Amino acid sequence: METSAARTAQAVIVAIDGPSGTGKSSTSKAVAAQLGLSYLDTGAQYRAITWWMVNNGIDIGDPTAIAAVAAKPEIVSGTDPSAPTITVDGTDVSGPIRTQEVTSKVSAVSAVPEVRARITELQRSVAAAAERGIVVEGRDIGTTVLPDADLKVFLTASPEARAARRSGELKGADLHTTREALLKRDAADSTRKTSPLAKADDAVEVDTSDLTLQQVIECVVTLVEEKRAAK
Ligand SMILES: Nc1ncnc2c1ncn2[C@@H]1O[C@H](COP(=O)(O)OP(=O)(O)OP(=O)(O)O)[C@@H](O)[C@H]1O
Ligand SMILES: Nc1ccn([C@@H]2O[C@H](COP(=O)(O)O)[C@@H](O)[C@H]2O)c(=O)n1
Repeated sequence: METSAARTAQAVIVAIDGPSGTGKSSTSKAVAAQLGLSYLDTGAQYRAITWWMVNNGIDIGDPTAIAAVAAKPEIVSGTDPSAPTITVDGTDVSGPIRTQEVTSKVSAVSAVPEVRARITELQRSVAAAAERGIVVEGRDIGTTVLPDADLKVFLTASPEARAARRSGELKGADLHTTREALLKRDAADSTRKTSPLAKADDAVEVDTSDLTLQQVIECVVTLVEEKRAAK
């Protein structure tokens, strides 16, 4: 795996993993913007391929059917942290990939090994092209996608804190239902055979339950700057 071609001296690869609602996207975008790095939301890529499967009538309960068409959709991610984009076969899917239907089906699609192989390859090629470095967020970035990342961060938060954040985002959705849905997705993502959600042994764990978003951002920026200084 080549991740260092044409890199500037200050370029860093940052992997940010963790369960749903721990603040990966908000933190990663802000850290990348502050430090002039690219940004990749790998969850959006799994959501995009799930959206394509649903749109094309593929049976989400049939891993063989999903595997057979996993190579078909062309997924392109824009990596500007102030305006990240995602398209499937040229169509902007940034809205449709956030529907409840896609959210409830994405864990089944992302568990299929052929889907993971395809998306992992895409993620590595995006990271390799980021000349100034990149913040990549997901579930298996530190363990599988970019095991040689300069910095690995694993964000956590209590289910209660995560549910409160999400239900605020979803305009007051029921807290209990939101909490159960988060935990169900985490359980599926953590127990799949291929590349499950997991903390890398060398990742720095940050519990965000009692931290503001700004405090988490500052913490990760400091960790990146320490890595840069040590390079
Ligand atoms: N430390 C924090 N304190 C309070 N709210 C936060 C904090 N971090 C993130 N949030 C809010 O929580 C919500 C979820 O954050 P975010 O989307 O960044 O999480 P995520 O880990 O990327 O979730 P997912 O994996 O489900 O995409 C957002 O509304 C965000 O503004
Ligand atoms: N590296 C990753 C990233 C995501 N997934 C799967 O995608 C789902 C959606 O992720 P969000 O971050 O947008 O909530 C997630 O629940 C996983 O099923 C993954 O497998 N690996």
